Amino acid sequence: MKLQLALDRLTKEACLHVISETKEIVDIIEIGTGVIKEYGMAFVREIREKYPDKTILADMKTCDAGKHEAKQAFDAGADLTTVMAFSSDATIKDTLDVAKQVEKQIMIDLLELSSHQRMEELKRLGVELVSLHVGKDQQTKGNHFNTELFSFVNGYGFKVAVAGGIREDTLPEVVEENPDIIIVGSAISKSPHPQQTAQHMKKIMQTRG
Ligand SMILES: O=C([C@H](O)CO)[C@H](O)[C@H](O)COP(=O)(O)O
Repeated sequence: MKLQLALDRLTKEACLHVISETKEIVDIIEIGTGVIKEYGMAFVREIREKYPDKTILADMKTCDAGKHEAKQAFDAGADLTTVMAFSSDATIKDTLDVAKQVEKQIMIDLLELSSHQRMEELKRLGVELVSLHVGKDQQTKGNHFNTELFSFVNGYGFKVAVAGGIREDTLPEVVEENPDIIIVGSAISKSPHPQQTAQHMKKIMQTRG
């Protein structure tokens, strides 16, 4: 089980600070969508240069022009990039093809998806990794990631990442379900002590192995 640190709605300086505090603890550094929109692919390149050995995810949230955007992310040094599940089959397929060529990975973001038919299509298209994700705007309505959501992905054989306002107090029940990746943003990046928070969360995750 891996811990992915999501860097969202932060300045470049704040991102660099949180990374320097948590780099030994987190398994994957996610450059968030808003951060990429603010600073561009140059920032993904900068993080790759500063941390050559870390796994980096560019949260591109691609929904069209898949080939181009996947290349952009991988050329900048990302190991993984995200693509929205509702995108056309052509977009999903193109991004999977690009990833295969360069031996990198696509994470399909299931944000707002409720169709099992689409899940079956994603499987047929060759998707391997999905993220069960409750978005920021849903979170403001009181909806956070909860373990009932796992039933949506059960039975397809996908690797599963989970995201959406996961905190230290809600982490233990998420860990019980043994997802492949737990994505944590604000709970670490907005913590007064990001290192201690990340350390505590990692320790909870290690109870499951
Ligand atoms: O992907 C995310 C969101 O859509 C904003 O771009 C976040 O990275 C993800 O939700 C994790 O962050 P938290 O919800 O703050 O834990």
